[in-house]
Amino acid sequence: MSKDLITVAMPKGRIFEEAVELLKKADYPLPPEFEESRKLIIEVPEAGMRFILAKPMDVPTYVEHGVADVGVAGKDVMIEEKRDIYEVLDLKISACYMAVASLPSYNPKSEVAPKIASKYPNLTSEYFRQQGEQVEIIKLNGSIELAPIIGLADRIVDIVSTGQTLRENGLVELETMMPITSRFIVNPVSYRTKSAQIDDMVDRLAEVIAKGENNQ
Ligand SMILES: Nc1ncnc2c1ncn2[C@@H]1O[C@H](COP(=O)(O)OP(=O)(O)OP(=O)(O)O)[C@@H](O)[C@H]1O
Ligand SMILES: O=P(O)(O)OC[C@H]1O[C@H](OP(=O)(O)OP(=O)(O)O)[C@H](O)[C@@H]1O
Repeated sequence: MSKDLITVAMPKGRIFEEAVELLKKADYPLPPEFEESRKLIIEVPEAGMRFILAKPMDVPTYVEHGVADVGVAGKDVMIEEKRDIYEVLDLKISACYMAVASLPSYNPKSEVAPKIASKYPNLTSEYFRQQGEQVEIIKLNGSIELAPIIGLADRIVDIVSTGQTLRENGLVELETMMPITSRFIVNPVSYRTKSAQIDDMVDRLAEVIAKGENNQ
């Protein structure tokens, strides 16, 4: 593997397509293989880049350890993971928000230490600590909306985009916590040793964002 390439950690899944669109608009020549293949490492020497395709929650881990120089990660993941990395640009893609929700019948004052189900235990614990509320956190890996319906938790902390999942499961939003978009993140050592290439990448992406060209 060539050492001169910038290694970019890309999140598979929801963010991937919008991140690829953004890179294309920034004039990075990405081969069709990029969107079609199941390969996890794709080298694009003509763009000066090597892409690694990771689970969204793992992207900051690759960047912190320096096996990726830069990456794309949701703000939700950044807050949850608290990695030692730089967040240099709001890419303004994959917008959604984090919210607290429950069954409509739930009375927030009815429990001493309510159970909160979430895929984001650190973010949830920090949020309720700031609110001065003592809670018990139940970590789940998905289908979070199931927890209050089945009686596992009193409330949930989860991502809302269209609101369809909450609606279809009869849940209501109690509080909006924070807006979420994807961020361009950088390994601190790479930022020093590969500053020219990384600055160029940041400039090109920032230009597309400033023109509003990334709005889907
Ligand atoms: N409606 C949404 N639900 C979840 N994540 C969203 C949504 N809209 C945008 N996002 C962003 O996408 C990221 C999650 O992407 P995705 O759902 O592909 O990964 P995942 O949570 O690892 O999913 P899975 O575990 O189902 O593979 C989040 O970190 C968030 O920043
Ligand atoms: O407001 P909406 O547009 O309905 O989107 C929000 C839903 O999407 C995500 O779930 P995902 O589809 O990733 O499923 P999972 O977390 O259960 O794996 C999120 O955890 C919510 O459940």
